[in-house]
Amino acid sequence: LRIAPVLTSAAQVVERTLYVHLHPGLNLSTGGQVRPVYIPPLVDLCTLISRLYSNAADICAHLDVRVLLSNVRAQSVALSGNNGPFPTPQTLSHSPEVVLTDFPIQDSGQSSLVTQCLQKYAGHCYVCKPSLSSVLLYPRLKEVEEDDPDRGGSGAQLKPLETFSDVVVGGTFDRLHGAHKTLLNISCLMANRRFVIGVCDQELLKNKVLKELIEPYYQRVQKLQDFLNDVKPSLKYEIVPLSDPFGPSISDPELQCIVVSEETRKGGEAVNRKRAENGLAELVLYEIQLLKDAHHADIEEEKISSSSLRTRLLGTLLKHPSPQADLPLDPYVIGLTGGSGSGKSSIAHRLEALGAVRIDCDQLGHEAYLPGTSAYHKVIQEFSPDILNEDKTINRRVLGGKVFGNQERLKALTDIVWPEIALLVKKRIKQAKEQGKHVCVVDAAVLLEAGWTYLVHEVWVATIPEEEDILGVLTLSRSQAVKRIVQRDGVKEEDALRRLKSQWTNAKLIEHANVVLCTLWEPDVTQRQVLKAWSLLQQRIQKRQEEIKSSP
Ligand SMILES: CC(=O)SCCNC(=O)CCNC(=O)[C@H](O)C(C)(C)COP(=O)(O)OP(=O)(O)OC[C@H]1O[C@@H](n2cnc3c(N)ncnc32)[C@H](O)[C@@H]1OP(=O)(O)O
Repeated sequence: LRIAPVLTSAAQVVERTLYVHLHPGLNLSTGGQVRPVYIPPLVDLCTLISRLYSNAADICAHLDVRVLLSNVRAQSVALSGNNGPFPTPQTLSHSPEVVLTDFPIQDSGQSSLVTQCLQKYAGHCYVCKPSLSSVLLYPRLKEVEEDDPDRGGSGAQLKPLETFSDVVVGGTFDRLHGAHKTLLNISCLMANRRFVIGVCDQELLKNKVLKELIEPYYQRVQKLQDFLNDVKPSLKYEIVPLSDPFGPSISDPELQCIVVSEETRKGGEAVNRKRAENGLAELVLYEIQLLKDAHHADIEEEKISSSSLRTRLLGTLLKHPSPQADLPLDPYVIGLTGGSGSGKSSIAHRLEALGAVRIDCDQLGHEAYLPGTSAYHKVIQEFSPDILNEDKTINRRVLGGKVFGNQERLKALTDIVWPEIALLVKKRIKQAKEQGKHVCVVDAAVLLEAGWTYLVHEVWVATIPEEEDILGVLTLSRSQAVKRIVQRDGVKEEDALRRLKSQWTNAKLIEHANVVLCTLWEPDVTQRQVLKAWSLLQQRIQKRQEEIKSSP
């Protein structure tokens, strides 16, 4: 009952990081000095941590919430080491600027005494900004407390939590979210000396949804380090890359406990079987509950998951476009690209239905070859007249057979036609402007390969997952893109593959993308992504125009 209102009020004050320090029974109304004390790890704390993060995901998803555990210490550790309270204040990665409390006051006259006391207390625990201010979040707490069944110790579980010297967990830890933080925080609570975190890399990422949007390994590790150093700096952290599902968990004799979720419990059991084979003691399996995601969409998982977070990125601006000084802002030009069969053209049609002018570069390419054009003569000279139909037009299928799969020949062709197509694109954009249109979508299969970013304000990439074989060689044999090309263009599977191999991989395209869309699911899911992308685009265009108007 207390968590939701406290987080709601906190979210009105905090912009970025909300650190949570737990001190049950702290009395701030004594007027005297209140000092931090160590509290023991209890089972109840695990529940509290998990509820905090799950409520935070609903109430203040924009905040980076971190439960701090420096003041939680098992009796055995306290006895063997420093038992005194907080020798020096802890330096956090972001020094607190304001300290908030859910301590209830009896009457308004008490508030200045309580805030003073709170500031002193915060200063004992953490290095805070000199201008630290304090806020009483929920002064009328008393009424709620009376209704709270967990209040007064009757329902509280004061069961001590079993702790271990060395604890291990594994995961991808992409876009660190509440469920990861719960897992990490509870593991920190249970570990007294060392905490080993295996982070999935390379091979283990291959089958993940939207794997190209997974943050790079170094970035995921950096975020983990940053979080863990705040949470419990006294622990020794070892973050290791996982290239198989087990990592050090099956070979490290000092490990005692593995923290798993309902989903990874089986993996934990497999770890123990391998340890037994290796003559090592079994690990204690501690299972945490997965947090439910109240906002999950129909294609997303019910639990809070990184795949859902990645799905939500589709259609949003992932990277700010670099300013194009030579390109007039009106019409605003989107370069839409993506591998053959990625659904790029269907997206272009959807954008056209929303009001954009669609410029189909495959089509312009065909126009560029019409008899009498300069490209027509150059192409015949380069590829010999065998590429001509009886009516003297260029047989594109024959030409395609000569260039796809042969980089050198393809380059010879594109050196001739790309400049011609680019001229036609510019002409279409000019026509769009004359017609009073404000957005153009340049649908170009190899926009990035051609270096056409100078023609557009933003690059949008359409994707469909690629499949890789065990050796990591791009075979795409069973991929959806191949199926689509074979069905649509009536070409053989090997020709479709050759065509795809002439193009950049999804990962390389996404590196350059401002916006990514994925056509893996049902058409209405693609449509929702397009609507989202379109509406965010309108906001960006409007903002840019206002900025220009207001600039001197
Ligand atoms: C910068 C751009 O993106 S311009 C648009 C692409 N066009 C070019 O690069 C010009 C060179 N290509 C061509 O002239 C033609 O593709 C030809 C003659 C080789 C084959 O013509 P056609 O058989 O009629 O095929 P078509 O032009 O419809 O293209 C078929 C597929 O080949 C792919 N493709 C076209 N050009 C290239 C290229 N240069 N490199 C790799 N793939 C290419 C496209 O992805 C297209 O598939 P998609 O519609 O699913 O995206």
